[in-house]
Amino acid sequence: MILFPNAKINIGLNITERRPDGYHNLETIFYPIKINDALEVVESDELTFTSSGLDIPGDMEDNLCVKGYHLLKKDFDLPPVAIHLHKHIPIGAGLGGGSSDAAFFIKLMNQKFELGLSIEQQQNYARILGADCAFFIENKPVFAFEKGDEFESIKLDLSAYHIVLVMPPVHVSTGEAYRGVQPAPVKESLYDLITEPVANWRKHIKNDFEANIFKNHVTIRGVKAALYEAGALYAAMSGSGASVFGIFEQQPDLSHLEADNEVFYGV
Ligand SMILES: C[C@](O)(CO)[C@H](O)COP(=O)(O)OP(=O)(O)OC[C@H]1O[C@@H](n2ccc(N)nc2=O)[C@H](O)[C@@H]1O
Ligand SMILES: Nc1ncnc2c1ncn2[C@@H]1O[C@H](COP(=O)(O)OP(=O)(O)OP(=O)(O)O)[C@@H](O)[C@H]1O
Repeated sequence: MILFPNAKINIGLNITERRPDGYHNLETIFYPIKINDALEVVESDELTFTSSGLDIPGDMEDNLCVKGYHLLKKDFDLPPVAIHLHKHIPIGAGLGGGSSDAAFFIKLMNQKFELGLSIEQQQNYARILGADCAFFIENKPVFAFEKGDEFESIKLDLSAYHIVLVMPPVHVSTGEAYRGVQPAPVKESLYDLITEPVANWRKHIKNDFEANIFKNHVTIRGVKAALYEAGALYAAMSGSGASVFGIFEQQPDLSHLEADNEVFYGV
């Protein structure tokens, strides 16, 4: 069986509070985008993990799909499987690629071995693997809160726009990004702000990681500025970076960015 885990972008990200467990409470909008990995699972004599495409840091046991297998194996009598992941979603990009692979692995195993897990049960397994993972179980635009793993569904359809994703040659660690932010309560919730027209978002919707990350990585700030210069209605870093997305009315000409960055049009 093969599934195609997709990436997400964060439209706005407010870090509101440091939690006693070391994590942070936040609010964000998760929006699925069309950049995909390919995840294949077949029955096998032993548990194996292979990958192609982009190099994934760490060894087999570090991979979130393998962690997902061990997690499910605790509760279900699963046979060994061979997992193959073709990696296309940029890594360390704030696109949730690893989290998506983990969530799609749970969905795939649930279907393939008829585990009978409800959406909520799958989300509970996903939450154990990472804060971003649970979103990818339903994979629909949501307002997310707490650690980013509790959701309120929203109506948000950007299909009439042209979304471009730019990946600069910079890696940002999620832990580093969180350490650079001073949490603060929000004045106006993203849940309300997101209902405004896209052209108004620039005035009100921000990503709290940007200030500190832009200080340390001017390249990322430059990409955001370039997207606005090219006519973006809204542009922002996704999650903890380093990728930056722009929402345009029409496909822009970003050929001047293509030499130094990877540019994905129409995601
Ligand atoms: C930046 C975001 O992508 C926004 O969607 C997520 O908050 C990150 O989610 P993720 O990569 O799935 O995060 P995890 O793998 O669970 O955590 C990585 C590290 O990020 C920090 N972390 C993550 C989520 C959160 N709500 N508060 C945190 O402080 C913690 O230091 C944690 O050790
Ligand atoms: N299937 C996977 N694909 C990519 N990275 C993985 C995977 N499994 C585990 N990892 C580990 O997770 C780290 C970050 O992965 P990921 O691509 O999800 O980061 P990200 O884009 O910054 O995501 P997020 O938005 O969740 O912060 C990698 O450095 C890698 O060691």
